[in-house]
Amino acid sequence: MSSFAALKDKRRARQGPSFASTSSASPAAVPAEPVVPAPFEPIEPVSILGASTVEDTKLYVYGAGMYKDLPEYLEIRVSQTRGRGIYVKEGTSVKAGTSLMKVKPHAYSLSTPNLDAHCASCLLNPQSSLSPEYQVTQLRRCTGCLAVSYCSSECQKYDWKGHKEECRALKALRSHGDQDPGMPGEAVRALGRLVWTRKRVGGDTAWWTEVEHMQSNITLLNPRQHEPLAMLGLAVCRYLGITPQQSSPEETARKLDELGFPSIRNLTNFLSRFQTNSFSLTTPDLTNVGVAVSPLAALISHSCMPNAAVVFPTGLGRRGALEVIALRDLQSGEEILTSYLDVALPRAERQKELKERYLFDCECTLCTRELDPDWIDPRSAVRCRTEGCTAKLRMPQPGTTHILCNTCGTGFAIDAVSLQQHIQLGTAALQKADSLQFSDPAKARYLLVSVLRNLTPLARSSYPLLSILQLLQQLFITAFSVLPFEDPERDRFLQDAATCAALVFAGMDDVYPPGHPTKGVQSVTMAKLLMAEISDSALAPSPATSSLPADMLVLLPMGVCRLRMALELLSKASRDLRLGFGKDGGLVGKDASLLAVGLEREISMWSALRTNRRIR
Ligand SMILES: C[S@@+](CC[C@H](N)C(=O)[O-])C[C@H]1O[C@@H](n2cnc3c(N)ncnc32)[C@H](O)[C@@H]1O
Repeated sequence: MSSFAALKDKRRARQGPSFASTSSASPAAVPAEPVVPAPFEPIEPVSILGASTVEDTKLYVYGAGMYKDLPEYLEIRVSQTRGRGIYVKEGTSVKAGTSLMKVKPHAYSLSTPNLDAHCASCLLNPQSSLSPEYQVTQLRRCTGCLAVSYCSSECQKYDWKGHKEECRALKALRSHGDQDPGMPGEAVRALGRLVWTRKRVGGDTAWWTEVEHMQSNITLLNPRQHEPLAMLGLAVCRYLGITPQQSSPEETARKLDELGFPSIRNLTNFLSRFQTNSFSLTTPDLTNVGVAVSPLAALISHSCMPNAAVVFPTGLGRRGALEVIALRDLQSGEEILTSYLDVALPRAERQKELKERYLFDCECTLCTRELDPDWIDPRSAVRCRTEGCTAKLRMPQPGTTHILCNTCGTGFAIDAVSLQQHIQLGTAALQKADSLQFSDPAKARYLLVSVLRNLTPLARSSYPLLSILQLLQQLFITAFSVLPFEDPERDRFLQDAATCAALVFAGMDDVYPPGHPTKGVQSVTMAKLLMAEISDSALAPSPATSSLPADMLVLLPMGVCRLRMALELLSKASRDLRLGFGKDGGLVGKDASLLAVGLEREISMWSALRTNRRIR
């Protein structure tokens, strides 16, 4: 049986870095050959105010050599409301699961806690949830900077051009001794890579022009938002070896100019472009590990009901690329839309995040629909308490004491005021547990379990319940994975992890669009939990054996029925992942197919054994 051990340290990989050298890797020494893209024509300015109605768009004209990864069936158009976006050309259509573009990001960086857990080039990590076939076995730290790690000399060589200057800068920071300012954050390191690559390839290349043409929202920032940008600017300058405090203004200006920034305003615009256009960097199993920049993929507009997703199905570097996958069939002339945030968040949270970071008010179909008084948003709903009734009911307004289920006709008492208070407490506990999950997972678990009891009236898809269950699932996985098989606590944590997985699985269906890769990954996680070895004497979850509230307990089958359920989930996941990650479903999809083959064999063996026993 495939063990679940592979999943156990998925989160540990995000713990704080240790700078003790674990590496015996020899420093890569591949000289950097500048890559100069083909020359391009000057960009024709496009007036986006020219469009007469919201839906009107006009073709965006850009220089030769730019956006060379844009397939010929897509085009860049400009709309009055959203600026540039990517559209399916008139007369063409696209099938669900198509990889709409495959791009090598201009730059990407692992977040600091991930630096010694993931390969800085391909992103894979030895403790991922993937089967050994799709895993790397070890990481070795770069002996130059002692900061980034690689899974192989191939990955180290592949990354050398991008890492060379970074290696020097990180080494220089370490040599500050007591004055060591600490590891710069992922944004600073990614910005550093962009600046050094510009220096190498030249500022008059299509590569850099694409960066310069990313949208800057600087003029829309309020004074409060300028401060973090200034702090980021200072951190970037220090990282690039520019110390305005210790140099004359002329010296600082000269150094900035050498790096391609003729003025401070020019540098600030560059930082604002980065903030508006950077992506979350995720592993093939969707763990968030850092930040990436791709000016082409960044042209895609946002929708909370996306028709496409940005993923890294097989990792990066020599192993893969950033891909944009069509989640459903796309019609001729349709705009490609990805989501800039987690669509499981309720409208108010999404609107707030989009306004703060991207400075626009979202008017997508979901945001508009949620204003319809007749529509019940599964992200903010309570559930009918009648057994067997799966109806979701509108979140009661303050003052409500009684609600009626329109589906089964049952009415029940509810205290709307205290429910709202518990939602607030739950949200606060979620934030706290999120920050504690690596340093004190037991406390994080305790915090979440203690708020869960008061959130049972909520629908499983509701915020913050779904997010709490997702985090708890991970915390239970970590808890059971480190315990020996004989430890009775292990079964308890495993059962609780499987219960959370089942609840998350059900809740996700209502909030993520069909084909969304998150759902496929959750199916595989749940299947792996069902496949994890559990002792014959394991007790079914009950209030006495589980830390979850009684009415959240799910009776999952044991023995061969449990394996059959896992097989069903894997088959479903394989189909879903081919949509969400394209082609063969990325590494998680391949893993699911591989696990399904092994499991089928195991189930046949079980069945054969039982038949034999009956014959005798
Ligand atoms: C990553 S950029 C997308 C590309 C951008 N439209 C351009 O022309 O470069 C994000 C910016 O695009 C605009 N945008 C994206 N999606 C939008 C939407 N659904 N509604 C309004 N503006 C949107 C906002 O100005 C946002 O700050």
